[in-house]
Amino acid sequence: MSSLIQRSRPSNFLVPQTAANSVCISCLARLRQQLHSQSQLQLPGNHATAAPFHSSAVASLPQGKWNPSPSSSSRSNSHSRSAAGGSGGRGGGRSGGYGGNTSGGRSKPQFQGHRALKSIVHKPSRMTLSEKVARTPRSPSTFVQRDKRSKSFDRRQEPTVDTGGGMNRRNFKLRSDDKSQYSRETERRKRDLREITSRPSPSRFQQRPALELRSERRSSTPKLATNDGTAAGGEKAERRLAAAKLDAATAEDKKYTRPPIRRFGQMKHIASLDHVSSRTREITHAAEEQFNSFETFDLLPQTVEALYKDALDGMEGVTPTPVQSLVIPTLLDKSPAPPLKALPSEQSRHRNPKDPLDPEQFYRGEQPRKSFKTYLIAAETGSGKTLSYVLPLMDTLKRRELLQKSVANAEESKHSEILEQKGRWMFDIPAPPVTQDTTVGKPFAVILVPTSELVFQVGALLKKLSFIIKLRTEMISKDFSGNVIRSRLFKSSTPDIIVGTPFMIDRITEANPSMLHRTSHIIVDEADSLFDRSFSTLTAPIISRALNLEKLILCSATIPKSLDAYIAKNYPDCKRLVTANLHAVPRRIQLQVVDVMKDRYKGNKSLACAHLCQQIVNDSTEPGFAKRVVVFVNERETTEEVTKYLQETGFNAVSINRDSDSRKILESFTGEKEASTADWDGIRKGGIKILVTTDLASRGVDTKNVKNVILYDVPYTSIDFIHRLGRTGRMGRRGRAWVLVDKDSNQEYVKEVRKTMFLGQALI
Ligand SMILES: Nc1ncnc2c1ncn2[C@@H]1O[C@H](COP(=O)(O)OP(=O)(O)OP(=O)(O)O)[C@@H](O)[C@H]1O
Repeated sequence: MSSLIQRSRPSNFLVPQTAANSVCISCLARLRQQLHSQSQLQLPGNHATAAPFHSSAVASLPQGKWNPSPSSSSRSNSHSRSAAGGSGGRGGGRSGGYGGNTSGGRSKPQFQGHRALKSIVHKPSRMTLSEKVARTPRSPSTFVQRDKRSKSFDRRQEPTVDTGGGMNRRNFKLRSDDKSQYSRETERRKRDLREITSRPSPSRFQQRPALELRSERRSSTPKLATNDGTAAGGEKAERRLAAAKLDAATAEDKKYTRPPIRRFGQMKHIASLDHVSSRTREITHAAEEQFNSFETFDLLPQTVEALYKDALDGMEGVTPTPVQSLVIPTLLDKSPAPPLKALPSEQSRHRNPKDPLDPEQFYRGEQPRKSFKTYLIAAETGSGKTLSYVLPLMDTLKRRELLQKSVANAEESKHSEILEQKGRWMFDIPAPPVTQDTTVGKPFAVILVPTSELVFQVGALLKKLSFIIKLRTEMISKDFSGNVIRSRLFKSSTPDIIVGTPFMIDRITEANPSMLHRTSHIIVDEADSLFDRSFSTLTAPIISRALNLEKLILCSATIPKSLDAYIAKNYPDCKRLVTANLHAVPRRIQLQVVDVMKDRYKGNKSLACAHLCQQIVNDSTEPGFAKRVVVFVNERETTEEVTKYLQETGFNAVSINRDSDSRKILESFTGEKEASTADWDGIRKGGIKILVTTDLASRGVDTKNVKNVILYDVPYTSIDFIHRLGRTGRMGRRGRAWVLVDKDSNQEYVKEVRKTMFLGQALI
């Protein structure tokens, strides 16, 4: 019952438990009174679960209709049947939960308070048949287009409607599997879409009559009242008196009620982003002015060459982005310490338990941990954060390698000098002890990213740069077999940098904790994800195993308050490198709101989505190229439904799921633009490519040539809004986005987001 009450309110509206209880106790008392008066039912003394219920519902208790017998409580409406625990069907199944055998036989009268209350809420529908048919969803996909929360909400609000042929929600879905029904359905969808596409959109002029009508109606009401003579005059006076009373009461109330909701009330409620100070903004602007080209950073010549030739694909006239101006000089280490020498072998460490790098001692707290610096890089989506940490990292490692080489060369020349001076044989010089090479499988830097798609993206950038910089980089992901991973890590030449998911790196380093003993840099990309509840149990142990860590770099496009608190607690000295536009969706992205409850869509989100795709195909943007659209949904199940709908309507749509090759699919959205192959017959297929996905593809994926994003569901938080919209309008390009809203969407929130975007302010 308490869940019933929660479902009956918007999810963000919390009822204080005590208040709910107090109301419900009174309701229960009234209910008890009414039921006792009918002498039909014995209520147990303390039925706490029946407590949260609205008193108005009890007041509307049908007098003299209560009958505890399940057979007599069955009604024509299936909903009330199930609520009252009627025999057979769904009702019978549900009532089983109360422990009574109600499968057709007579059952002893027992307390059915829950069901009694439910049956009050779900009164039998009094709709006419035509109303019922009009309210019936237009296609099977409308059943699954809402997220899980709203699904349960809907089920309560919209009683199952008998469409005349006994086609309720359940068997309607079953019928959709029928082939003929299926093809009819597909035909109808195409027809709907054709109809909508051919219809002109309502212009301001078309809306005018409606407005005029409304204003006419408003102005005509008082006229009628005054023409009614004395009786009407008396009524008018009464009404005036009542209005005056109401005004007085409202004025009195105002003293005690809450202040009105502020402009960003909804957004504040939903979002949880940290605030960016004005001081931070000043620092970014200063850095931007100082470092206006990559040459000003004092990077190694091979790093700059690799950047221009390989990383930026030969783009001309590139300059550092604000985040790069801020981060590269801070992270760049122009005179790094030489790398750690080869560590003693495992056997020798066992022989000498006081070895300074014994992890066992460290974990027992006998050895203090080496201190390291922590940095937080935070900048808007598509601003080049990856290069901002990759460039100084590779440059530092290269400098260190060069330093090590020069030290080794100096030692070698010194030895040969000694040899020449003494004129001895080389075998006279004491040979170094022959030990196992313990540097194998011990990288200098580890980059952690949340998904294997990002492993490939960041890994590909590292490989491109390594070609000229000459460092060894490897990718570790679940897409590779154990043998491949083993050979990549433990080959004779150790990788300098590995990039992987926390899941893989944690498993490998848990088995070989010494693997991270030489690691001086750990980068946690998408840090807000990797320090949330699902990932932090993997990420934190990896960091703790790197005993010689020098720099921990956290990187994200959003700083939720939870991440901020985590950093303040665990890394109080963390240096924040935050850009001025953090949490602001660039103004070059246009967001439009599509109300699917309007006549042309009748609440069918899939139809609205298909219509938008058709409009995108038809518009004059990206001439000659196949247009790319990313459709974001909240739940994984919706992905399949929307993709199927779009495919059946003739679009080239794909989705990422467990079985699909997500890397290959994403490649076709992250790569360069492709020429359109559309002809008059296959205009949809060749002219557009649609990716339907959840947040899996919303973080970090560099969809730089995607111009259009459709938010099929309203994102739950501002964080999701920022990341999803961030798949378009990257690196100074223009982008368009549409958000579909229906009756279950928080439209106020969407409006606030849109307004904030328009003002160029940060979402909160
Ligand atoms: N200085 C630059 N000039 C031009 N293009 C750049 C520059 N730096 C990076 N890029 C390009 O910008 C694109 C986006 O970069 P990147 O993926 O690093 O963004 P991001 O900030 O990490 O985005 P997100 O927050 O979505 O992960 C990449 O294609 C990259 O090659």
